[in-house]
Amino acid sequence: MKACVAGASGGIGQPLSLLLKACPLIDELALYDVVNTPGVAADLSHISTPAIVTGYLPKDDGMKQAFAGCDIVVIPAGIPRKPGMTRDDLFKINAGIVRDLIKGVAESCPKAYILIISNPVNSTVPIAAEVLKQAGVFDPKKLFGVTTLDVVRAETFVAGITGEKSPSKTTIPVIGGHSGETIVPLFSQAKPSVNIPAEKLDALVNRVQFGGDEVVKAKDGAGSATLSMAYAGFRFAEKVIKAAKGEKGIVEPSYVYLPGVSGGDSIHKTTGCDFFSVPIELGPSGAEKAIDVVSSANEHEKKLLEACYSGLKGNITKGVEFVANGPKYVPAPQHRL
Ligand SMILES: NC(=O)C1=CN([C@@H]2O[C@H](COP(=O)(O)OP(=O)(O)OC[C@H]3O[C@@H](n4cnc5c(N)ncnc54)[C@H](O)[C@@H]3O)[C@@H](O)[C@H]2O)C=CC1
Ligand SMILES: O=C([O-])CC(=O)C(=O)O
Repeated sequence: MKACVAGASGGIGQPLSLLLKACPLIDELALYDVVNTPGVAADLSHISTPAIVTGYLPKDDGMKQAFAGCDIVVIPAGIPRKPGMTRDDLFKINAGIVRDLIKGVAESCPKAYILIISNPVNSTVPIAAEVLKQAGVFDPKKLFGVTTLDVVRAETFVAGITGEKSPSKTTIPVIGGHSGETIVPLFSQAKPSVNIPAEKLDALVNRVQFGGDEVVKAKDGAGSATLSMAYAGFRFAEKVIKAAKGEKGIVEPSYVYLPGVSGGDSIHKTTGCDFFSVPIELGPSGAEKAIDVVSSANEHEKKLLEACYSGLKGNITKGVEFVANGPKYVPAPQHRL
């Protein structure tokens, strides 16, 4: 199992790479970034776990070498928010970064599971899908927008109300997209069920939807969530890897291309959104089944979902148009599959 982190020298990239290095399921860990990867790789390589760590920079075809033969690529490359910015404000810079990294994936490891962390996730995942389509290698079951931090926050904030001592033991579907009102936690479908006093529900939903802003504000210009994101990114990557190795019954929400995943069509019909985060059953082929938790949402959650759909559709269209209006990507002959 070869994993690559693209954006490995950053605030998320470094702790995420540490967690991947500590994971015994990984044999090779390639670190790619435009700066500092030789140092980060040298540092991690002294840890006495099986994974062989290598670091690459853009020079000497570094991206190609980092991605070659990868089974899983995790992408936290790009700029983070500062106070006063929305995730969509990051589009201008991060859209091009993700597009170019995905071109590299299409050429060097088109069969890899691709996990996108770079914001705005609502748009960067559609960008990735369009680039992969142009290259003729799009497998919707293997492209994931990482929304696990929203799930992790929901688990944590609910435990703050219920007093649950092991927050991650409660499964809470958080669906939709990954920004503000497009994030919709479905507390009515928590397992085991949770009792949230009515007067606390709105504040709880709002805290999950705007948890990212809480961190951006507290960091006061020094970036956004990095450590909790590394934890969440690793949690999702580890589940994808375990499912790839044949473990059954693994389910975690992720932002996927609904029409391309089994069970996604009916959710697509209800939501009208091509990309949407729902609980996904993972398996060796990737996203094996999208689980419909939308139609069983309660009335309060349905109102939240209405607000989610319109914002999310705009974000998706923006990503798709970015690739459609950009230079058409023609893969080199040797990479046409
Ligand atoms: N999906 C989610 O839940 C979350 C997403 N994020 C997003 O993750 C991204 C990264 O955040 P941080 O790690 O805090 O930022 P950072 O600025 O600390 O790190 C980003 C890294 O990307 C690298 N980079 C820039 N262009 C690159 C390229 N073309 N190829 C390879 N690497 C490149 C930079 O050199 C830097 O090391 C941001 O867009 C942020 O908004 C952050 C938290 C949660
Ligand atoms: O808020 C941000 O910009 C980073 C992020 O996506 C999160 O923490 O959920």
